[in-house]
Amino acid sequence: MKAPVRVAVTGAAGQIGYALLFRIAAGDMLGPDQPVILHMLEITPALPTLQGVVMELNDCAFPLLAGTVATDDVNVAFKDVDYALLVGARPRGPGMERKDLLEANGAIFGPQGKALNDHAKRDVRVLVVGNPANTNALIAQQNAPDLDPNCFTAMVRLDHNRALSQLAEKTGKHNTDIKQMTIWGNHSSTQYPDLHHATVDGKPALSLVEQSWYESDFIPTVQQRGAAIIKARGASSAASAASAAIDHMRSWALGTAEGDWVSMGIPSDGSYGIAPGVIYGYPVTIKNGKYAIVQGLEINDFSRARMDATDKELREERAGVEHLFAKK
Ligand SMILES: NC(=O)c1ccc[n+]([C@@H]2O[C@H](COP(=O)([O-])OP(=O)(O)OC[C@H]3O[C@@H](n4cnc5c(N)ncnc54)[C@H](O)[C@@H]3O)[C@@H](O)[C@H]2O)c1
Ligand SMILES: O=C(O)C[C@H](O)C(=O)O
Repeated sequence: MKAPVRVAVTGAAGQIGYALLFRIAAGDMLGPDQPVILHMLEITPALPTLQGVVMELNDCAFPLLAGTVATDDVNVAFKDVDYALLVGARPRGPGMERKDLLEANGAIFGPQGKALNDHAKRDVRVLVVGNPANTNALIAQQNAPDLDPNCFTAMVRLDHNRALSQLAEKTGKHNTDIKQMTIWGNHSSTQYPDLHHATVDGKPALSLVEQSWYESDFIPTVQQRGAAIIKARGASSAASAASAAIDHMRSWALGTAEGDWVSMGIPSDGSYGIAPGVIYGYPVTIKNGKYAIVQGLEINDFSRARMDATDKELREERAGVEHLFAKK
């Protein structure tokens, strides 16, 4: 058996937290031979609820759960952590503009970035789930000057999985028959789910579906899926979001399959003409815990316009939060 690793989850008493913690403790994220110590962060009023979650975690008697830490102190929560899943965020309230949401979340992700900087393992892998995820990840990264900027990622894996599911249903195949799906850009309605490189059973996806379905059905359905879930459930996606977070971290820790890739929101290095620095959804392969952008994909005019639109939104979001970055 390996030595335990420390996994922090913020917003641990929330909806996603409840769907996430038990699967991490069961070994779904890091494998059946990797014990974990769960570090759970909540705001003070939610600590009693979090205690209930800890009681349930203990009652599962998970063989891989090697300890728990439940706290409202961010410095305790991130002490020596190997993985951090930043889920807790301020939800958008009535009448709140996107700008207000970014500002409110700056107050959360700035201090959390600093606490990771001061207390986490130097090779900590950070996944931001709380919305607006890409720009929250940027705020955290920009408050952690001593950590490698590439430690900070944002979740577009739920969008990736939604795209797999839509294409599988349309082609009558299973999602495991689909390879090389790509989500470019922001986890928002400007994201670009790209089928130009995807294959189904080894055949080009776009040779199997009508262009009109791709443009007018597939792309908007994937872009708007979060809103559709909120409408149907009266609450935002939780189990599927938790599952995607598990997938993101498992791929990062254990690698991608030969001949396939996954989508991750990562700091742009300027690849594909995207503004350097923004946290942008890219197709990546992962080996030995390091992700690399898939290079050399052909980008036609249709894709270019969509990739640039979501880049523009991310640059605008960045401009709105730059005052929250630590002084260099
Ligand atoms: N990236 C994605 O694909 C994706 C998908 C679904 C949901 N989300 C986002 O994930 C976030 C969480 O969703 P949820 O359904 O679990 O919400 P929720 O409201 O059920 O839970 C959020 C929890 O975070 C806690 N919290 C708030 N501020 C905190 C702080 N500073 N430190 C620690 N904990 C804090 C709250 O007390 C609450 O328990 C939301 O922002 C949601 O929009 C993202
Ligand atoms: O869309 C939302 O606001 C919730 C979440 O980000 C989702 O994609 O389900």
